[in-house]
Amino acid sequence: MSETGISVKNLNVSIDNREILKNISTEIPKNQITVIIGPSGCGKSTLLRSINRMTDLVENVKTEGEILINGNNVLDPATNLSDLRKNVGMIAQAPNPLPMSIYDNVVYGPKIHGMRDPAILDEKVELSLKRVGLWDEVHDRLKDPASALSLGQQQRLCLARALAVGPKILLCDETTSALDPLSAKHIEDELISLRNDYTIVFVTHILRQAKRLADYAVFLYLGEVVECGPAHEVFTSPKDPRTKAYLEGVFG
Ligand SMILES: Nc1ncnc2c1ncn2[C@@H]1O[C@H](COP(=O)(O)OP(=O)(O)OP(=O)(O)O)[C@@H](O)[C@H]1O
Repeated sequence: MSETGISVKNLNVSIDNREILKNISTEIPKNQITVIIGPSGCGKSTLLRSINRMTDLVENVKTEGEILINGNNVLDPATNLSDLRKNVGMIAQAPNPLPMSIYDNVVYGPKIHGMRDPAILDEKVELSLKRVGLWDEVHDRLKDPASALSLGQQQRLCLARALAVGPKILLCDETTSALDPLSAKHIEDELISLRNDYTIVFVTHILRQAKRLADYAVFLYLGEVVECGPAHEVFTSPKDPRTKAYLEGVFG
């Protein structure tokens, strides 16, 4: 049994008094890729966004339960959100580079966290861009606006921006869905190359993608965890008839 990266215990989330997540409990393994799958509206993004407390931004949201990272409950009101989001990076659905240069996008987070030494910042930029396979493509135009990059490159830049602050966990919310197939594959390959060093949680409704990426799978249906386990077990011999039906495309 692998080490736990994120432990979700009895998580309930409601918005406007409507139950969105119902008593979710699951152990997300450390330094593996966990995919969260399930039909549209089942609560995948809400679960993901609870992990870095982005759900706090939703009006009339009520959250109960625990999400433990390194033994600390991130849902504790005393949690320092800046520290939490330093440790838990997020890559959104569509690339969202900041309106500044490629270089400044990568150093944005480290600067916020007090890093000022130009030599160290230069090193961060090089390492982060190399980590996402973008260095060779952009090293001679780091001062160009990030908006000049292709969408796929912008998304890799966003991944580099997230990595630059040194997170241990990466949350990916349908991170390739706005990209062409080749750029999507690029991001998938980068995530696979990062999986030994980061706990990655990836929301997708594309089953083929889930199968390509997942070490561990969580199937959500109507706000509940119906089944979770090692990906090969969930995908090849699901225990619950609802998982089986979803995998067979009966509903989606
Ligand atoms: N800010 C919000 N205000 C009101 N309802 C919300 C909000 N965010 C999510 N919901 C509701 O919570 C439920 C779960 O939404 P969520 O986005 O988590 O599902 P999902 O499984 O990620 O869906 P999809 O695959 O379509 O992105 C939906 O019924 C949605 O309408």
